[in-house]
Amino acid sequence: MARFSGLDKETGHSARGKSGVLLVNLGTPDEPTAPAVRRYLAEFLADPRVVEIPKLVWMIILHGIILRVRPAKSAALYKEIWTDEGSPLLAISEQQRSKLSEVLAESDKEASVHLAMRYGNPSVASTLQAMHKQGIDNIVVLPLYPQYAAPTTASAFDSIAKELCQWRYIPALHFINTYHDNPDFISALANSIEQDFAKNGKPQKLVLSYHGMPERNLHLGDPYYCFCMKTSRLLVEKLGLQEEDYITTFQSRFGKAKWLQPYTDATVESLPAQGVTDIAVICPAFSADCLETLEEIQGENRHIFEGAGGKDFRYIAALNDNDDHIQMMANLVKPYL
Ligand SMILES: C=CC1=C(C)c2cc3[nH]c(cc4nc(cc5[nH]c(cc1n2)c(C)c5CCC(=O)O)C(CCC(=O)O)=C4C)c(C)c3C=C
Ligand SMILES: [Fe+2]
Ligand SMILES: [Fe+2]
Repeated sequence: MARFSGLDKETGHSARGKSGVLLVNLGTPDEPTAPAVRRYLAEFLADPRVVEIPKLVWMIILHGIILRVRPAKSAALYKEIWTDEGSPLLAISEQQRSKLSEVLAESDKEASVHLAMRYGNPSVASTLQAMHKQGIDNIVVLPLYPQYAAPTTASAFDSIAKELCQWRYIPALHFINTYHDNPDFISALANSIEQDFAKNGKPQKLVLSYHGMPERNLHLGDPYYCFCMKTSRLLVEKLGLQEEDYITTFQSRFGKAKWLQPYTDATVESLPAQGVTDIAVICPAFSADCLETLEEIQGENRHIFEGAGGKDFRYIAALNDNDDHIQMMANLVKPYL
């Protein structure tokens, strides 16, 4: 087998010199069906950045148990959130791509904007190849994970490196690894929360729910937990909230190991007994609404809270294609274009 792909032969030496932005998000199944979810989870959960246990043991558990049981259950949940445009995560990511393209076109920077998903479609490899064919040799990668984490951000990097290591001509590459404390990001979150408070009143407690990860990863050196705590601190400072007005929690636990705590579901369940019956929940680790926000928070956790005696549960949407979110993306990438 040839050491390099034939891609470089297809592009003339002079047809380069363009800049492009590559937005990367996690990915989602192609359809809300068990076979499509199985394909997606097989790729996602086989990634050693996501599940860090010895490969042979994990492959036996993954293929012997998880991929037999979980796809049907997850497909049923995906069906609940599926829209005419498909999976919310992909549809919203495409809106973000298109709006960022417009914002950059109106600025003094010329760059096309491309979207890739780490797992599933559109794949990182096919998107990078399309960019290459368009003569782009300066790429700014913006993984849409505000807080760096190895299972997400580093995995996006791995997939880019895996493709580029087959190329002769490596483009200039700028990788934005985190923006958890970026002032534009904090302002966009604060604006969205203030708008909710202005419309619906200030809740008794604001729950800042982040995607979880095994606690072991924190002890092994993953900065994700600390970055989440910093996002929370900067955000509540900006909002002028007091200690008792908010809580940071971690959701989406997978498997039996201890994950980052406190858990979102146990927290919302415990609040009514403490006299807290009116809460708003926001998920600052998600740049786009997806299964984990729309089904797990807006659906499942609302149910848990109400079942425990809670009265008013509001989910504050992800930043999605909000103007200030897209402007934040433009400000992050512009210095490299
Ligand atoms: C198995 C371990 C997992 C780790 C570690 C993990 C980290 C992590 N994930 C996100 C963002 C998203 N995760 C999403 C779904 C999802 N996540 C896991 C597992 C881990 N995530 C699973 C098994 C699933 C699939 C859904 C299911 O079957 O329950 C999504 C949503 C995808 C969608 O299609 O809508 C996002 C986004 C972050 C930020 C993160 C960081 C620590
Ligand atoms: Fe996840
Ligand atoms: Fe979940």
